[in-house]
Amino acid sequence: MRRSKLKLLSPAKLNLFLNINRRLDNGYHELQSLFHFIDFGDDMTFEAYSDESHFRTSKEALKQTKLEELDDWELASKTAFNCDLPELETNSNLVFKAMQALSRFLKAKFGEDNFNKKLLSLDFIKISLTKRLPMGGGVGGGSSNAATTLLALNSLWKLGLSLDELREIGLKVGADVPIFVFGQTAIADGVGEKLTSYPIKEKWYLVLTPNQHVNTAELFSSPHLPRNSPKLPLDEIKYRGIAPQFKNDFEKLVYNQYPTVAKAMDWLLEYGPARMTGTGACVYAEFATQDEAKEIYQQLPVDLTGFVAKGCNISPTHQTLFG
Ligand SMILES: C[C@](O)(CO)[C@H](O)COP(=O)(O)OP(=O)(O)OC[C@H]1O[C@@H](n2ccc(N)nc2=O)[C@H](O)[C@@H]1O
Ligand SMILES: Nc1ncnc2c1ncn2[C@@H]1O[C@H](COP(=O)(O)OP(=O)(O)OP(=O)(O)O)[C@@H](O)[C@H]1O
Repeated sequence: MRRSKLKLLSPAKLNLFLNINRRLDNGYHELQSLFHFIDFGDDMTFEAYSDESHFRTSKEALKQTKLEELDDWELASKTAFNCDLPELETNSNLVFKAMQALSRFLKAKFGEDNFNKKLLSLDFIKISLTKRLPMGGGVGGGSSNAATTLLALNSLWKLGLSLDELREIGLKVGADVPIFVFGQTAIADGVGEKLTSYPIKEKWYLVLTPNQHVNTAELFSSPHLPRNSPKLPLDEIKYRGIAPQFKNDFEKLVYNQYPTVAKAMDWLLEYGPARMTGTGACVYAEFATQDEAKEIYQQLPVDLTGFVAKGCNISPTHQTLFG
């Protein structure tokens, strides 16, 4: 019997600036970045059932794929996962990594015995993911899916975890997951986990999506990456829109390395300032109104793709879950 259903937009993020401050001993980088959400993303639905009769659980499916050893996948035995892209139906999907990290956290917090008892009482959840966000595009799709999964399961399973605890779990999955759990426009510090709310004037964005997968880890290890941008004092950051002082330290490198990204950027620059998000490949321009953004979008040549979306100070996932 179905008990409840949550339909959530798992949104994209844009980095409105991104400064790399230094390389840490563990290989990660300390950065400072302004994260903003847009109302465009993947669709995720979570349906809770009182019995498992209608589906094969994710854990059974994962066993069949024989990909890795299945430590700490207990929560996957309570879910079924499907995605419109079959290549994402594996245990390297960040949705599964989120469930694995959640299992670990719950066991540590409540103890194995209590966790195992709790597990028996949980509803079965059918998770469906429809991908719309480009992968390796710098809009954080996988991280967003992981965060949406944590938020939805916490709600449907009534786990009672705080947003701070979910951020901590998210950080184990990826540096960009905490911002999606936090759900507010924010300036990030550390490796992306120290977040300070920073609401801005909501605008419209034309985002171009070059058909190019950019490998984040590879770029972070490039010898040509600038790594010593000074940290901006928080009270001196006055973001009003794309401007030279709000740069992205990856932009020049990616522009030079990927002609498809350079082409999209050059096209946008014909109309005004433009910026790259994350490690690319997506680039964007800001507009005061939807009409202005659409007018430029309609002039896109056939070999460029993109979309128009509205900036949001509260992530669409949070808007649905918390009103
Ligand atoms: C560049 C950004 O997209 C900005 O939003 C993020 O910082 C990247 O976040 P992400 O994709 O969630 O990154 P992760 O999956 O945690 O890490 C991928 C790889 O990027 C590098 N990495 C990531 C984040 C960070 N602050 N320093 C790093 O050096 C590490 O080599 C890591 O192995
Ligand atoms: N749920 C998921 N959705 C998309 N990609 C996923 C997912 N889970 C794992 N991945 C893997 O992560 C890779 C990067 O995808 P993602 O969409 O997160 O990139 P991104 O937008 O560049 O992220 P970031 O901005 O955090 O660097 C994909 O190529 C895919 O192999």
